[in-house]
Amino acid sequence: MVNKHKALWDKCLSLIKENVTEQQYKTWFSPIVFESYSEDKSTLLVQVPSPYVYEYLEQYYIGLLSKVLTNCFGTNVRLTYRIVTDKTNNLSQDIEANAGLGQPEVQKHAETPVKRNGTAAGNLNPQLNTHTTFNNYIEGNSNKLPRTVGLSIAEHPGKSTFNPFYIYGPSGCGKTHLVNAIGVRCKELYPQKRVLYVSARLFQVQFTDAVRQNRTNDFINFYQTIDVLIVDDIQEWVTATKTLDTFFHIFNHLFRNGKQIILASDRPPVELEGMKDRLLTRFSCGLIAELEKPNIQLCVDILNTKCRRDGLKIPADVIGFIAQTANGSVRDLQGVINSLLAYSVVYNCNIDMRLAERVIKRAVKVDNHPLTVDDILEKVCTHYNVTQQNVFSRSRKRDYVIVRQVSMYFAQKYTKMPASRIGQLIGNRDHSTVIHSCNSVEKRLKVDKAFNAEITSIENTFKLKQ
Ligand SMILES: Nc1ncnc2c1ncn2[C@@H]1O[C@H](COP(=O)(O)OP(=O)(O)OP(=O)(O)O)[C@@H](O)[C@H]1O
Repeated sequence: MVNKHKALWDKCLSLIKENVTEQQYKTWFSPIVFESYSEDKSTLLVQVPSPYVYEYLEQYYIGLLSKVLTNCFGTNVRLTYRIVTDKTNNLSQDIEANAGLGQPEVQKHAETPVKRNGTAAGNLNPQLNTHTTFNNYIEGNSNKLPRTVGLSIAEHPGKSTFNPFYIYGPSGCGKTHLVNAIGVRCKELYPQKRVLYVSARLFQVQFTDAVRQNRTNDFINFYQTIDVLIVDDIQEWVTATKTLDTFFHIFNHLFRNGKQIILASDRPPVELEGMKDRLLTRFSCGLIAELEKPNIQLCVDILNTKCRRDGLKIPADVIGFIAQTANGSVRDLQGVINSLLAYSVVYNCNIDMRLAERVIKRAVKVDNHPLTVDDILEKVCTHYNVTQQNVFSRSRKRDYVIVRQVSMYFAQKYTKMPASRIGQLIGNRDHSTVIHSCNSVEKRLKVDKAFNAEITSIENTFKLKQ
């Protein structure tokens, strides 16, 4: 049966091919993937690779699609797009096509923004990825606070002072995973709650669409029925004034009614240039938490977990090397592991340091800028788990002294700055302190094996910067 429907879809494609240019076909129709056809509902489900493709098809090709689908599947055919909203996490959203496909009334965005029957949770697909949960969200120093807060929100949505919960951090550090995990846990604990994850981009597409169809009120009403609203990547709205104004109304309504709002962004609210103050102050009235780049230990833990889960055997030194060089992006870490696997299978070789070095150069963005004292301080502090304030302080605590000395040693080795300048940048010390520090480190390197290994391991983190 699947084959029969797939053949009908292929026929649609060949009809479309005859009606558009080769380039148009390649861009807009080749990426569409046939998913299924339901005889009961006369509904064809196709996957499109992004909200943008969906929007474009709807805007420019709905007439053509309508004609060829009717021709091949019959007059009652309905079309639903499965829109991939997040490739990494395998997230998608099903949206019914616009008018012209035989249905008596336009019923677009069936799952989200417009007409709905009642507000029971059962009617709503939360658009959550059930694979990214708290269980596989590894905890480390860099995410301890957001993770703990996230758990508490999931247990008491809308009830805590963490409303809204605004989480920000660099790309690939786990924001989407965390906000999704909150939604999943919340749904497990409170199945009756209407939880919804939506990317800012999709929200905007839906809104634009609703405006075009004179359905803005439906759109707002729909979002005002949500109990836990999770919006990802809200930095995408900085120039979308109308979307922001609408979100402002939705936000106020939800907030006033004790509903939970969770927002994720790549920057803190103050850096959302172009957003009006009235929104920024609202974003800031709950909890703003930074998700920092994972430190090396967390990267090692994530890699080990991935290896255990996927049954991979990767030597500890290779894991350590990947963790140190992947620039703190978990996505990069996973990419390196996948590339390593592919290489080892294709070339039938073991995964070792040589292979890791080769793969990493291709997989991770190589930074060709020369090392700065700031870079060095950051790496050394991360390695020893102390803050830069500790290093700059006057404290003679042994742990801080070591970090200061090692930083000065590296600064002299890699930056070619005069000792006086290095001293200035590392806690305002004079040049004799720098010279003394470098001598102490060099002396110790000659006699202390463990210290030697430590220095090499920190140097590995600079490798890609040379
Ligand atoms: N602490 C963690 N434990 C396990 N996996 C993690 C952790 N942090 C991130 N990941 C994984 O890393 C990948 C990237 O994470 P995610 O997509 O959540 O990042 P992001 O911060 O939302 O990135 P972007 O801003 O680019 O969208 C995902 O596969 C996620 O599951």
